Amino acid sequence: TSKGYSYETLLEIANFLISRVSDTPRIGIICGSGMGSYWKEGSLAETISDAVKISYEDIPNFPVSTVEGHHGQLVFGKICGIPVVAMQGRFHYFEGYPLWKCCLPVRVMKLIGIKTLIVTNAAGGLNPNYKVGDIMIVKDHINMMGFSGNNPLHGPNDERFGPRFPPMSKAYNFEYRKIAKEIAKELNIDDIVREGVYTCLGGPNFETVAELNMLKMVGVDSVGMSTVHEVITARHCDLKVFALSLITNECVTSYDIIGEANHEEVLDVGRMRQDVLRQFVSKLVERITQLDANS
Ligand SMILES: Nc1nc2ncn(CCNC(CO)CO)c2c(=O)[nH]1
Repeated sequence: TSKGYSYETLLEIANFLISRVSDTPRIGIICGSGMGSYWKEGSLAETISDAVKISYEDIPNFPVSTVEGHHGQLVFGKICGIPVVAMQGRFHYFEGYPLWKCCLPVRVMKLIGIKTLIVTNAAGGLNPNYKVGDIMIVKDHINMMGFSGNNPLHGPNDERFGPRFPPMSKAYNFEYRKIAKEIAKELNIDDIVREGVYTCLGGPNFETVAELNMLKMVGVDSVGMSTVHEVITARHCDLKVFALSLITNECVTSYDIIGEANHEEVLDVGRMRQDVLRQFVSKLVERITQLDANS
């Protein structure tokens, strides 16, 4: 149903998890490709210290990942001594879950006590200046799926999460994006770090040339199949949000390009960039914690 789970059901899930971990995380991380959603070794989630890992199938009422290789587990632990919870493996609309179910973990992490959500994804680079392997800081999104009314907040609103009509004009926290650019300089990777507009299509097919040319015309810089609905859900319940896209392939915007987008290259680029992503996100966790401690 599009009604989604009740506040009480989500609170039960949160309490189930809180009873199994020691520190309350203040930052939640959704790991996309390259961050451990498709494989474990070397990914960010694997570098979380004092890790307590809870498989999605062991969490009552939690959905389970169906994408091959997606390791569905929550990883509680510390990054630079800061308590975090990472979603290793996310839920996508193309798997057959309604959007509210894809976003259920966001509300559960909110009820666990996070204040900030970091969302990572793999995406196709539509901006012609982007190269495979670039990291795009998400400045804003276009909710293509929402244009048809397909929205995680569809149906009755529960004020305990947030307002009926939440604003979306400041979805991607300005201060966090500023910090991210500073980190890019410190890590000497500012030549591969971009900032742009992301859009989410339902998938599972990749886009046609005509669709990509349309998206390019309306100012889209990267295209994926996630993130937007998770961010809408996060902003609805007043979480501060940072999101980044790992550009895993250049979008095919002309009819005479031979190559086609494929899942294998998405995984390969993820593996290639997992170290720098791990450093980037670890520093981000540290600096966001410092920023929020001083504010
Ligand atoms: N052109 C294009 N390139 C992309 N690279 C990664 N993704 C994100 C989708 N990733 C899927 C399939 O790899 C699995 O989550 C996309 C996409 O949606 N479109």
